[in-house]
Amino acid sequence: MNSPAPIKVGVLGARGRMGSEAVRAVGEAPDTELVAAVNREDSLDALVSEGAQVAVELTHPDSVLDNIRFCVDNGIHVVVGTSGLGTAELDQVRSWLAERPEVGVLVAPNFAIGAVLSMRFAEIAAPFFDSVEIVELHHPKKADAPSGTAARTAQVVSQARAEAGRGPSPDATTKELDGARGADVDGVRVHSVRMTGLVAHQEVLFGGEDETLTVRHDSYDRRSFMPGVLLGIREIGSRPGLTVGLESLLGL
Ligand SMILES: NC(=O)C1=CN([C@@H]2O[C@H](COP(=O)(O)OP(=O)(O)OC[C@H]3O[C@@H](n4cnc5c(N)ncnc54)[C@H](OP(=O)(O)O)[C@@H]3O)[C@@H](O)[C@H]2O)C=CC1
Ligand SMILES: O=C(O)C1=N[C@H](C(=O)O)C[C@H](O)C1
Repeated sequence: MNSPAPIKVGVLGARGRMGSEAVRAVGEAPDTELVAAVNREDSLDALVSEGAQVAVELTHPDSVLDNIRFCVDNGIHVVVGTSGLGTAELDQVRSWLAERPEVGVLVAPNFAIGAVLSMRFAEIAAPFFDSVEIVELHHPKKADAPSGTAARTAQVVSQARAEAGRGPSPDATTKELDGARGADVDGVRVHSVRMTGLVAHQEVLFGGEDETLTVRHDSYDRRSFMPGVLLGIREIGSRPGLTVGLESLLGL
């Protein structure tokens, strides 16, 4: 029996840290074929002319929305890794998809399987502890802070606490230097570290009476994101509309 034709994939941000890794992974997988490697100076039209079925978006928070729109308008499914999409931007993507209901867009704050699991573990733990704070640690070339992963983690933790009837984490601070207590994301304090030698790391710290729990994830190399990128490419064609996070693709 013949195996199905490989999925034709275009990578946006192809020479970037993530993009170059995605180009390699797509080229090596037996069921995907790289048909377009798009850089900043290239036209997105290459995606159309080369017949890309799925685009992988790994550029910059400033360009990601325009690129998604181009793909949706041209009937190309999109796997988005670029961070910086908040509620308003996701609503915008939904409105474009309403015009093209056959197209799928996956926005994955983090492609690493361990990171996705760590977010779920944090969500499970959230109702049981008085205090929660997040520390995310990344390489110093990262453009955005806090990370998309930390923002998403804060969101799910905050929602789980609210559903359990938990109020804010206790905090008596009345005098502080700007930034000393981190950013407030949905009521959760998020601290961003940028440091040479790091790739992508996160700790979610929970505190209860006489105990703490730390949920930590480390990506030591961008190869760690590739199984999630390939899973997204394989699945998005059969998931029209907007999907946020890899959780549902992993059966979580
Ligand atoms: N979801 C996940 O698991 C992960 C997400 N990310 C996210 O992916 C994004 C990219 O990260 P990273 O690879 O480290 O960043 P890089 O800066 O290394 O790569 C981004 C690339 O995109 C290019 N670029 C910028 N604007 C455009 C555009 N309009 N069209 C096409 N290409 C463009 C840049 O070009 P030039 O070289 O000319 O500047 C660069 O090559 C970030 O938002 C990051 O947070 C990163 C890791 C994992
Ligand atoms: O820029 C990065 O490197 C990463 N970005 C994503 C984020 O903002 O969460 C995912 C991962 O943390 C690596």
